[in-house]
Amino acid sequence: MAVYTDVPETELAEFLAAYDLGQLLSYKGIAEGVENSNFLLRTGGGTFILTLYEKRVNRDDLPFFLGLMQHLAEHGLSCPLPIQRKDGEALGELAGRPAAVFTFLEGMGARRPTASHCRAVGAAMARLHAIGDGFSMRRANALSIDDWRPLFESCPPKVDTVEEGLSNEIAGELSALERDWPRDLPSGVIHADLFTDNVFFLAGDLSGIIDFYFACNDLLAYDLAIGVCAWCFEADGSFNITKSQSLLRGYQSVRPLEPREIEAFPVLCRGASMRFLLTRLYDWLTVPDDSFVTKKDPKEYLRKLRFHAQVSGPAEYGFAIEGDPA
Ligand SMILES: Nc1ncnc2c1ncn2[C@@H]1O[C@H](COP(=O)(O)OP(=O)(O)OP(=O)(O)O)[C@@H](O)[C@H]1O
Ligand SMILES: N[C@@H](CCO)C(=O)O
Repeated sequence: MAVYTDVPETELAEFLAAYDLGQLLSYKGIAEGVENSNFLLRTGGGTFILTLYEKRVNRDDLPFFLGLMQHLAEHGLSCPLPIQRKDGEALGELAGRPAAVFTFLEGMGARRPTASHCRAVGAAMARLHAIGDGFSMRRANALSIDDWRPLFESCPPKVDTVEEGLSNEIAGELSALERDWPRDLPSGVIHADLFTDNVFFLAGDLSGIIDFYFACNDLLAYDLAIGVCAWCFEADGSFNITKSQSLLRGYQSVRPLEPREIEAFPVLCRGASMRFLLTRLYDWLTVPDDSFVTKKDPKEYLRKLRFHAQVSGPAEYGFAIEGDPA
């Protein structure tokens, strides 16, 4: 449930007076999401999303996130556009929280992602990377490879309660990643959390991308590795190479990868799995059970990490070999 902050109607009406959105008609909390409080808002001007930023989002990062969504939307990527107030600002304050209003995107997450969804996601990610190239603000990835070991070390000393031997396994994997990480690949603005709940489809077509609150500057192919981890495994934990091939082809139909990015892909996937294993593990061990935050299973990403650690090379992800039609 992601409504952490109660918003009294009178306060909301006052907040909306700074916008050109007409009169408040109705609003209700949205259950999905973890980080922030979201409301579906109806006014005389239409339907919008109201977001109140909770403490897991750093206030100093908000100009980057809002500026990026504005840049991407204005350059043709379907994503929430922050609505400007009459004074030109997009960020306000409501119920003691930073708050913003966004255009509403039609569609919903794919319940059962198919290869065709994956192809569309790959192409949209490459468009995001291409358009992001013209965005002037920068944000370092707060969950980059350099942050994984400190995050691991900040976990309470009960990691092995999740699975025996997990602590040693993670420590060993971190050493391998720190040794092998390709630091000089093409970089730029990445979404960094393009999971199935953050991509909307309408009548089978990709209708929009949401949730830019992990967006940052990092390796472009690392974003693609996150996408493969999120979209190309089945519920039983098996890797679906057809979906992976589709996602990679979709991406490369817009931005062909360099050979060195393809070469590094297995290690990027190991890193992507480690990133989500660690954030989930940290939450698993620290967030109280009665908290509103829905804890996600760290072991799902442990299994993905093990898969990526044993692949023999990029071909196992379905990268086209020469002569293979795309
Ligand atoms: N612009 C939008 N148009 C339509 N629905 C939206 C929009 N923005 C958010 N939503 C709805 O609100 C939900 C939560 O949004 P979002 O994922 O951004 O929240 P969050 O708290 O940052 O979540 P997360 O925990 O995934 O980071 C989405 O699943 C979607 O249902
Ligand atoms: N996508 C993340 C949650 C944060 O958005 C995960 O599945 O662990």
